Amino acid sequence: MSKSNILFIINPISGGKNKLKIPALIDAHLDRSKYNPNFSFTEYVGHASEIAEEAASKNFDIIVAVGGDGTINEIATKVMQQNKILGIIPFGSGNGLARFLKIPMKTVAAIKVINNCNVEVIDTARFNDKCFFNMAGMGFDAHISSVFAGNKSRGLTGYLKLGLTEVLNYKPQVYQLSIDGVEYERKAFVVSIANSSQYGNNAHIAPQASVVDGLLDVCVVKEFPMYKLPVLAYEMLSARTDRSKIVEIIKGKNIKIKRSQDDAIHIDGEPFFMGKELDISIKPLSLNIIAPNYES
Ligand SMILES: Nc1ncnc2c1ncn2[C@@H]1O[C@H](COP(=O)(O)OP(=O)(O)OP(=O)(O)O)[C@@H](O)[C@H]1O
Repeated sequence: MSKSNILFIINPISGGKNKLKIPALIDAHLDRSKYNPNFSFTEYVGHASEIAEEAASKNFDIIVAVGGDGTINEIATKVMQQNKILGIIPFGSGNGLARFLKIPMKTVAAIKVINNCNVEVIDTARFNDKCFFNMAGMGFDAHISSVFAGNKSRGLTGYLKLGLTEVLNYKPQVYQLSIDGVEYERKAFVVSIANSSQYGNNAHIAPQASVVDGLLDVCVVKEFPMYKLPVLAYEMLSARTDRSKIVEIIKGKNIKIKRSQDDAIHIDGEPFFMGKELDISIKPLSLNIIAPNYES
């Protein structure tokens, strides 16, 4: 059997962890009878996308994102366009998609998953002109990811500190939602569009979401008094928001959202600024990805 050319694209800043020793660790544990490995470190925002585009259009069969959901987003967009295969070694702050797919958080165990090379095909989604793979949205979570992007301290603690400071000042917005042609008006603290069930760190906003069902879960976090924040946190961490009084979840394929002003959105946790009208849709079974056989 011929060996596959595999490229590991390493984001040196994701998750706030040093990754200088990662190529040596991968070298030590990767199955050399299956793979010819190469390594690249990203140097700026958007660099992973450039490296992945070049590699996917050439002779690389598998491109592995060594980072979090933002790094995965840049790489998976190009992997999908060229119908290649994505791998993940989780090294983010939240690792939402990796956790959902049951890819181990420990690096050596994640390399073993790559050695097993079980390829699943999963849904992806479009958000106006961008792709997303795990979660996108607007409201407080988009606001927080735009503030977090300008913040030097990454990792979970940095996220929590910022969240607590910002949450007290954030005002809910009114959204007009059209989900597969049915209209809703909702005043919401957050509107999240979920492909997988979680933001990361096992915070499940859409416990019933699946990446193979051809559907997105629109999660509306309604206005709630701040003393109920621990209730919402408990519901997310115990994957019970589908029974919550604070969260409403509506499944659909084609989602149009209107809001009163141009504002922040986030795509897989990375902040962008978009207009009042947002158009989101599912692309069923469109990305090849190495993952444990998580259904069994
Ligand atoms: N060398 C670099 N310097 C600065 N930013 C970079 C560099 N390489 C990549 N980036 C950017 O880092 C951002 C964060 O990456 P990523 O989302 O993978 O990590 P994270 O936010 O810590 O994890 P998660 O999304 O799982 O919470 C991405 O927007 C990516 O474009």
